[in-house]
Amino acid sequence: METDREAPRAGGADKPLLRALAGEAVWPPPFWLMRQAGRYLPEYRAVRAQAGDFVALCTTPALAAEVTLQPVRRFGMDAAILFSDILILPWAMGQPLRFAEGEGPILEPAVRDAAGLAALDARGAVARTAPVLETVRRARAMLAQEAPRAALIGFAGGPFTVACYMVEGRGSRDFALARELAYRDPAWFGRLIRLLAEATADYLIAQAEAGAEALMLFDSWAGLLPPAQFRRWVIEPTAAVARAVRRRHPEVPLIGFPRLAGPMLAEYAQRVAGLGAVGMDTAMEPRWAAQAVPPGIALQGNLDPLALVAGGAALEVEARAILAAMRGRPFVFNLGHGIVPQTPPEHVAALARLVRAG
Ligand SMILES: Cc1c2[nH]c(c1CCC(=O)O)Cc1[nH]c(c(CCC(=O)O)c1C)Cc1[nH]c(c(CCC(=O)O)c1C)Cc1[nH]c(c(C)c1CCC(=O)O)C2
Repeated sequence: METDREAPRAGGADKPLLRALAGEAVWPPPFWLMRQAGRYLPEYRAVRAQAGDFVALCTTPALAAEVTLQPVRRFGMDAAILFSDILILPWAMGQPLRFAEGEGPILEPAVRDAAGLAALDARGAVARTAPVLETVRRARAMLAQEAPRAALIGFAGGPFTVACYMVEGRGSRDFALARELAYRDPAWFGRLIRLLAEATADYLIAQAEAGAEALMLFDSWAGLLPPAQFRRWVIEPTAAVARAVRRRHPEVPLIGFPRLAGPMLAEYAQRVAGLGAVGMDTAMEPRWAAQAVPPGIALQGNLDPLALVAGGAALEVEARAILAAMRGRPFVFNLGHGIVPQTPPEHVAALARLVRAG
């Protein structure tokens, strides 16, 4: 049954995003956009220039909280997502991180052997994320003042995706080195994944305690794996993270996003106990997901970021098809992957109006 998004509730229970993540078919659906803070916004570029480099922006709470709020102020999303990066966790474990202009992230030295694992400080990692946790506190306080119906989402990378970057040392089309190592030395790869799963759970728990109201796991490269590897390196560690977070904070819903999982999305949604939502990537058929994922778990997604760049009739047709497929079930409108820098901000405003109209 559909429920009206403006229905008044007590306390924080009236936030449309949290109602959808609790299994309610709120309509019109809550919406936010992956990478909603970023280079397509002039006000982001101004703060970014002030910070100097990207890691400095992520670890300066006043600036990171400011850019967290920017898209919500401009477009009225139902959620703000903490401004940080999934690679802040390996950085906090002691692997040096930089973002080279035009090259993307570089984690050097790469972690590929027993000595590389021994050099990581997983226990001290959460303490080193203190500036990010301070960003969570500030962003939550700013939302209470400026956008009281918007919820704050904290996040981390999925252990597999973060391991891919740590092993490869940089971005890659296929993360061949990491995937080969997972076959060649599964005991070693398993140790890295376990270390990450534990640190990720601690980090998400710390974000919940700092004020995050929902938590998302971005497993961007999950879809590179064949089914048995997907079970071992995506579903099992994600289920372990979810168990640990739920044990401490059962009130904070978790959104899982195993990108390009295809039909494995159904098994992921069933076996990662307690998920509030699963993310659909751009390639996912929403009508398939609606019958494959249990009806109490919200779906989130999945407009093509390039339809948002194109705008106009193409954007309308694509967005309306998703809305039609999701009507009557718990749903959070989003993109199928992050906003790209060439997105015209007016197109985001047009999308916001369209989703709000249901
Ligand atoms: C794989 C991954 C990363 N980071 C992230 C993922 C998972 C989602 C996905 O698949 O896109 C997740 C992420 N990255 C960022 C956020 C912040 C919150 C938000 O969604 O608005 C989130 C949730 C900011 C960012 N992370 C990054 C930027 C751009 C940095 C800049 O300002 O120059 C932003 C806004 C940099 C980044 N960070 C990463 C890469 C590969 C890059 C370079 C590519 C790029 O520039 O788009 C790693």
